[in-house]
Amino acid sequence: MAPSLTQVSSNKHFEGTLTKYKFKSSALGDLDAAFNVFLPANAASAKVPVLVYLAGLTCTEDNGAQKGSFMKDAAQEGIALVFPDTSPRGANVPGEDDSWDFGSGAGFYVNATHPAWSKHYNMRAHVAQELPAVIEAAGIPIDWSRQSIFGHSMGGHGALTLYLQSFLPPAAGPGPNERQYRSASAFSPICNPTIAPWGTKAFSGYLEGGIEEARNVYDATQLISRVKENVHILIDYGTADNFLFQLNPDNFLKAAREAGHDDVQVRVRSQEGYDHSYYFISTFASDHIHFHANFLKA
Ligand SMILES: N[C@@H](CCC(=O)N[C@@H](CS)C(=O)NCC(=O)O)C(=O)O
Repeated sequence: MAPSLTQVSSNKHFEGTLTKYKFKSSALGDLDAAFNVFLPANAASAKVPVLVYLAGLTCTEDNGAQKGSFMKDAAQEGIALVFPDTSPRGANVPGEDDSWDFGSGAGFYVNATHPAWSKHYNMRAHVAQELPAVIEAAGIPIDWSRQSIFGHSMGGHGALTLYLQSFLPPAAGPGPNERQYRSASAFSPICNPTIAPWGTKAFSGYLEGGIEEARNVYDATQLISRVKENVHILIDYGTADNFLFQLNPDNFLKAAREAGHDDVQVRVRSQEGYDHSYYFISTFASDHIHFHANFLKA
């Protein structure tokens, strides 16, 4: 039986409603998990398509909702937004709160296989399977057959990998095997995490097989080189991003072009002078919502 949702808060916003819920998450080992959902006004009369936003390191379900500037355009397009948290909370795994880029606030959108983490650190299952099922069971009027995904930094990695995994056979790992998402986009994503300090730290901790285990499942640059179908991907990054050395957008672009994905399928835009912050994200928020609307409303 699906767990019941408890409403934490609700605010009218751009003629729609932003609501925060919490529930007992079985994917996260029976811990309380919170998320925000924005429903545009037209959800009162029919189910609406949905765009899932995955936030970055140190964030919660609130950062994107409060600072992303996504709602005005989502309301205009009639698209719902779902904002999950970035990790389980209160799992009490030793070391979980020792650093800002691992453990709490840094789930990396994997299903952990290391025994110390595997009971709770399953953000991939939480985002891709559990949240859609729980939201559907609660009668929230979202049409999950029209779903796309986007994110920032670690969440950009999450969006790209969840999207690309859905093109590949089960050999790519556990999780969604059908084409779950229509399009993916990212702000400053960690594109090649198996060679980035953030990624190698996360994979070495959460995965029993470490970086080797991550290579074919959780590295967008590896995944894009194996996908032959048409893809719909938009990436923006700033040239003044202090974390560019963690992101490697050029590696992703090169792998995409070598695999035959042209500029229509994979667009990577370098934005002059922008940094890694929500000032950058909110500047290009509108472009990303309208990009996804093309596919969600097709
Ligand atoms: N804590 C890190 C920065 C972490 C950071 O930049 N986090 C990004 C995601 S990777 C973020 O979205 N932070 C929260 C915010 O800006 O609201 C530092 O001090 O260097």
